[in-house]
Order: sequence, then structure tokens, then C-alpha cells
Amino acid sequence: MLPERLKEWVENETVRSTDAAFAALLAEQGGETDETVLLLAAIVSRQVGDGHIRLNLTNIQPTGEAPLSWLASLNPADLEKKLSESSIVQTTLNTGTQPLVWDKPYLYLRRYWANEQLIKAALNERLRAPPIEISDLRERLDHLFPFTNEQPDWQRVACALASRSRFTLITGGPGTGKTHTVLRILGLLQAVRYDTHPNQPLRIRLAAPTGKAAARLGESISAGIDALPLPEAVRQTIPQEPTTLHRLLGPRPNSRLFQHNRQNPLHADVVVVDEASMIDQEMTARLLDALRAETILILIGDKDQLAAVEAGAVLGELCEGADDGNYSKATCAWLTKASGDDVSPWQSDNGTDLQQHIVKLRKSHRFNHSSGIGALAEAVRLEQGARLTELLQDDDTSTGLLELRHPLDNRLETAALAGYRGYLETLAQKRPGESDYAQLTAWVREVLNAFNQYQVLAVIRNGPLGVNGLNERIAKRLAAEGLISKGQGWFEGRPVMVTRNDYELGLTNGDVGICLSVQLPDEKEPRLRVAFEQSNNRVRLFLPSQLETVESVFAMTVHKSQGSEFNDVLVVLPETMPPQHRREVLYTAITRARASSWIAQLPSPLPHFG
Ligand SMILES: Nc1ncnc2c1ncn2[C@@H]1O[C@H](COP(=O)(O)OP(=O)(O)OP(=O)(O)O)[C@@H](O)[C@H]1O
Repeated sequence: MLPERLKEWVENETVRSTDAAFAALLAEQGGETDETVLLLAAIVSRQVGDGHIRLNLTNIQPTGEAPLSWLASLNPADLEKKLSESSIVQTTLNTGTQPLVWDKPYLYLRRYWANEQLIKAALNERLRAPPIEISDLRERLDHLFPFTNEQPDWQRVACALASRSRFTLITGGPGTGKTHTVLRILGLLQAVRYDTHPNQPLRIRLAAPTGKAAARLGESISAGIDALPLPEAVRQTIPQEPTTLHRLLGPRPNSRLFQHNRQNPLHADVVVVDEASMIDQEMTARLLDALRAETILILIGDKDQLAAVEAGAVLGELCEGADDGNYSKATCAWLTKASGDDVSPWQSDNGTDLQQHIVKLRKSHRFNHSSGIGALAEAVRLEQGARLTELLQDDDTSTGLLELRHPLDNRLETAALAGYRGYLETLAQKRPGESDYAQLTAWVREVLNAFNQYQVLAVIRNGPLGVNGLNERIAKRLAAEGLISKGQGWFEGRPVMVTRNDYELGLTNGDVGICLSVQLPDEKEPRLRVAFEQSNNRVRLFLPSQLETVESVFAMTVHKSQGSEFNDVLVVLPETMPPQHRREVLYTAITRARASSWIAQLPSPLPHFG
């Protein structure tokens, strides 16, 4: 029998029906009869749904939500007794395969606890490994970072620390040179290897959580590799075609497990994973499980971005304290000696082992922190509400505010129309006539590239200011202006995003394609096809009927925009900003743009921080 209280929580939607079903399973199959334990199980399950891998049973703040108020009202001694007596809860004295784990002060679902143990053990093993010493490191760094005039040069610090360790985490905002630095780390490692084993380069694998992010990493690496001051023979050993994490680990049909795991580890000496903020706890665990202890792992990401959609903000947690460095005396001394960089202002006596392997890049090479997008992002990051408002209202046109009079204000459609016009004109005007494959491919690529210049971003799904409403509104307006033939179903000019990995088609969640009317050279008439650019610069065409899970993407959620970059973005804020992660949402949205970032909002919802 389910506790009455749980039924009430489902009714008032403070827990989901899946959470109640989980508690019911524990009652029926696990034989749990204690009401408190069943209610706790439902709350932990609901926490996972909200992206949290565990529930802290101390310091509960009664937020007004029924389950948390109930939790706060419990007597701690009573709670402790019930948990330790339950047969479905693992405690330190009672280990086994119980579905819940109480690892004081946290209560977990077993799977997330097991993942956490695996991640901790795998990272600790890497942190404890003896440092790799490169005798001429300083000369090599001088060669790779010839123009250093900052002290410390964080890119150089990252490269020095990464060269001696099996685990390094590099965090930094957009344009701070994460890829630039990783290229130099890989170059350094390969150059050292080349000196002793010229015919046996390190096996390097590059990956990112989504196809889009992998493609971007590939582009950045290709764009930067020629400027790497190393012999051609060494440069050639750096791969330029990243893959998605799923493909790297080898998916198994209908399973959350992968082909590569502890029993069948990846054949790699170095693994680099970009956009690590998007990796959830489960994927982090599967990745670490698939790596040999000797494999060097380098994670790159921006800790201030939104966390993964699934449970577990792993990068954010690992990067705790990274703003302050927290380097030990030993790390500072080693850096001064090995690279000549002085990080003593970031020294701390309380730095953890992990913090010795984390470097935050602090200088944007793309934005200026005192104006434009860089300044706006910094104001959001530091939660400076007044500065944010000031920046949005100044004369700098790279940032600005589109004030909406009401949710259906058609100024939104007008702005989107201006933004997407260039892409639709490229589509219509540059279409090749009697085409061969080469011309067709060039056109498709140009159209995809033109679409990538501008993006409307939304924070929520539903309502006129949500992603669904905006897609409809924009398509309708474009159709009314004659820029597309119709605003519903499949039509030429419809941009779509893949929402689920499709390994048969080779498409990943987040890939964006454009529906085009294409006549292949051997066909009598054109047909609608959806064009996608692949990471190796190829273009692939699919019939709409082949694509099972896609959605229009005239507007994209901020979550889905992670790992992408556009010239200009319009960030549409909803009538009320969801309280969760509002800082990260806004930061991620604003920093998707290279040239301009505008915010559209009703008079009130801009999150005034502080
Ligand atoms: N030390 C440097 N000196 C000169 N140019 C640099 C340096 N570091 C980075 N850049 C340039 O700044 C731009 C951004 O660098 P990069 O792409 O490596 O940044 P990123 O942090 O990976 O950015 P994002 O993840 O936002 O794409 C590139 O054009 C790169 O060549």
C-alpha cells in the first residue's frame, strides 16, 4: 500500500508518478513497509529527475514544497533509526545490492552512488599516479608559447600541468583558448614521443558529447593546427576528426552500456573530451570505466555553462574552487621551476589533490571583458544585476535589449525575420541551375553555413515565448512574407534539430539540418531532402521520412544550444524566469554569440541578481 501522503504529492505534482511507481516497487518487491523510507525513496527519485544525484538529509530547507517540508519536520534520530533498520537501504554496516544507499549525509539511488564511487576511484587512481617528468619541458613550452606577456600565462600553466599528469581539467569561458591550449598539449606530448618512438605516435582520441560539438571541435583543431610551431611529422599525428562520446565508447543497441568498458578498454594513450559541462554523471562513469589507468584524460569545458540535462553536474562539481586556483605550495614551486610561471597568488594550504590538476583560462581572446558580449557574460556570471541592465542599455550594439510590450508582440517575429533573411536569400538566390554534385554540395554547405549565422534561443518549451510557440510564430511570419512556402509540416527552408541519436543514419542528438528541395543529377524532378553537414566536411542528404525524431529549430532551447556558436543570437526570456540555474542559462545563451547577443523580454523578467 502506498502512503496516502505520497498520493497527495503526486496529485499536487510535487513528485512525479514515476517516483511514486518506484516507491511502490520497493514496497511490493522489496518488501519495504516503513512509510518514511518509501516517501524518502520517492523524494530521491524525484531529485534525480531534477538533475541531482543525491539527497542531503541534513540541513533540509523547508521551501514550502510539501516533500521538503515533510523531510524537514522529521526527527533526525528517528530518521537515522528507520534508515539503518531498512532492508532496502545500504549503510556502512550493511552493504549489498540494496536499491537505496545511505552514505551519510546523503541518500542515493544505487546506480548514482555506484557511478560516483567509480568516478572517484578512477580519478583518484589518476591523481595518485607518479608525475611524468619531461626534462626539457621549459624549452618546449617556450617554443609553443612564444609570445607570452602575461604572468601567469594560464594556457602555458595548463600545458605544463597536463604534461605531467594522467588527468587534467581545463575550464574557461568562450574564446579563452581551450582548443588552442589542448592543441599545444597534444603537440607537446607527441613531440616528446616522437623523439624516442618516431614511428609509434601516441594514440589520441578526441570526443565531445554531441555531434555538433564534435564538429566544432574538429573545425577549431583544423583551423589551428597549421600555426602549431612543430615539425610537420608531429603535426600529422594529431587527429582532426573528433567523434561523439557515444561513438567513442561504442553503443550497444537497447542498452545504456557500451562496448568499451573495464573488460574491453579503449585503445588510446590520450583521450580529450570537449564541452565537458554537457556530460552527465552516467556518461562520465562509462567513460572512466572504458579507460585504462595509464590513458591520459583531458577534459575541457566551461564550468559556468549549464550542466548536463540528465542527472549530475559533474564538471561543475569537479571545478569547485577553480576560480581561486587553490594550488598547493608544491604545485606552485614545481610550476615556477618547470615553466617559470608564478601562480603563488592562487596558492592555498587547503587545495585538494584534484585542484592541482585543474586550470581555469581567464583571458578571452575573442571578447573584451570590459565591453560587449564579454562584459555582459561577466556581469551575469558575477550576478551583477545593475551592471547587466546598464550594459543592455548602453550604445554598444553588440548587446542590447528588445523590450516586448506583451508576449505576442510581433517585434519578436520582425527581429527573427531580419535575422533569418540572409539564410533564406542564400537558399533562394544561390541555388545552382543544371547542377552537378559538386555545385549542389557547395550550395548546401553555403545554406547550412548561412543558417548558422543567427539563432533565436528560448529558455522554456511552452507558451508564446517558449521554443514551440516561437517556432510556430517565426515560421508563420516567414511564410506570410513569402520567404518559405508554408509554415507547417515539411517545407523548403525548414531547419530541424535531431532530438535522439540515430546510429543507423549516423545522426546525433543536437545535429541541425535544413530541408531543401534538391534535384540530384540523375533525377527528373526535385524532392524535399534534409541536408546535414558531417564533421569531415561532407554533406549528407536524407528524405524527411527517414528522420524519426526531429523538431523545427527557428528557435532552439538554450540547453540544446550548448556546444554551438552563432554570429548573432536573440535570447528570448519567458514571462517568468524559472528559478533554477537562471545564471547558467543566461550565461550559456549570451555566450553562444560571436558578434552580437540581444535579449528580448517583457518589462520584468530579467533576473536581477544581488
Ligand atoms: N594565446 C593565444 N594567442 C593568440 N590567439 C589565441 C590564443 N589563444 C587563443 N587564441 C585565438 O582565440 C580564438 C579562440 O580560441 P579557442 O577556439 O582555442 O578558444 P576556446 O576556449 O576553445 O573557445 P570556444 O570553446 O568558445 O570555441 C582562436 O581564434 C584562437 O586562435
